[in-house]
Amino acid sequence: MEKTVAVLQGDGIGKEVTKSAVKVLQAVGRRFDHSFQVKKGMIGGEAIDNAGDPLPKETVELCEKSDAILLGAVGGPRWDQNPSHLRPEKGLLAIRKHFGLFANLRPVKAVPGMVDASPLKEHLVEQVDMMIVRELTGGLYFGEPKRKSANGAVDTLTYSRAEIERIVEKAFELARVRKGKVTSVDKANVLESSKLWREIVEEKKEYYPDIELEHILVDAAAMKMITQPSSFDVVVTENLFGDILSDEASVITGSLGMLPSASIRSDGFGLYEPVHGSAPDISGMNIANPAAAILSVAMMLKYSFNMSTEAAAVEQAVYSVYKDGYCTTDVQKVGHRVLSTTAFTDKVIEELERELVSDHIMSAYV
Ligand SMILES: NC(=O)C1=CN([C@@H]2O[C@H](COP(=O)(O)OP(=O)(O)OC[C@H]3O[C@@H](n4cnc5c(N)ncnc54)[C@H](O)[C@@H]3O)[C@@H](O)[C@H]2O)C=CC1
Ligand SMILES: CC(C)CC(=O)C(=O)O
Ligand SMILES: [Mg+2]
Repeated sequence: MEKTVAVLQGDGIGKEVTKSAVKVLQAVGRRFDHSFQVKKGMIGGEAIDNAGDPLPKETVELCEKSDAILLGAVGGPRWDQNPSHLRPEKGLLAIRKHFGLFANLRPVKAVPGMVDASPLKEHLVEQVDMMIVRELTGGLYFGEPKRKSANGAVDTLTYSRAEIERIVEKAFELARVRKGKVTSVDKANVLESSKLWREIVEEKKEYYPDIELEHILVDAAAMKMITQPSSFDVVVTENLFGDILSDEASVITGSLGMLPSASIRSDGFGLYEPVHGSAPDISGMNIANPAAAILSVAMMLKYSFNMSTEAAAVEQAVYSVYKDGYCTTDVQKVGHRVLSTTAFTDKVIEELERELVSDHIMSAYV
């Protein structure tokens, strides 16, 4: 099969981990006889420096002509004092909005043999398999008015009924092919938008009598995610809460560098990126963990290209490298050998090339 992938590396470690992800994508092409055309575009700080715009129109056109988008991360201290419209993060928000990528899927799974890499106790971590479904194109990051002056500042949290309905439906549908439970996270004791959110979740529940539903306030959810992480299956929530809770959930696996994500819309088109940012503190050192970016390729194969076997093979290859006793510096695993970004990537590719595709390959990120 032939597919075109727009690759937007962005800034900081975004460049390093995206190179790894592309190498793995090409290895999948060789292994399974697909042709992946990779076309590079600019976003974020790099695009501000070279084109004066965090999301140049050439990048949008490139993505429109592609079958999927692979993104690294944007941002860094160099642009932190820029006005809002010239911040790298603006490019990321704009591309999500432009393509209508309302559903951000962030799987959090205990990696076999790696549960002791988590700062949490092993018995809390070993059964964890949750999917955070974060609404991505509404809420506080986009609401108007939004402004700051010397005397004050305002951000607006707004959601339409339709925006809530489609993300909640997505969560129930995912629960049906997973463990059959939805946890809806809100702040319905205080926020009007959360009251509407909860009402809509209850309405949608009528169509999914087979799914167990729980509502939980976001502050309590933050606590329960650490004390009982394996009690969650699908967690659906609005944009800001989902952003924060998913970084928190990364400690369950052991590192933010292990969490991939898919940002999709109803027709299957999607943008795939690690959950983490551009990590200026380790940028340029060849020590970033490329697993999140590589596993984002697995999600692309599954969700945009319908290549579940290939997706599972990538996931399995990453797990095998961990099982063989290797990791990167962010993962605190006693007895494991610490590899650089490029060496870890090479190990994943070696695994992928020798892996036998058989029934034991688990289904990736359902
Ligand atoms: N999707 C995106 O492009 C995102 C961009 N950002 C931007 O990134 C910049 C840095 O933000 P931070 O708050 O520091 O968040 P961050 O996610 O970049 O880093 C947080 C911490 O995790 C570590 N880390 C992150 N990814 C890692 C990996 N793959 N391997 C090893 N360690 C890793 C970093 O070294 C740092 O100590 C900011 O400009 C921010 O706006 C932040 C989050 C998401
Ligand atoms: C950089 C922000 C705009 C987004 C973010 O932190 C995220 O999507 O995880
Ligand atoms: Mg974030």
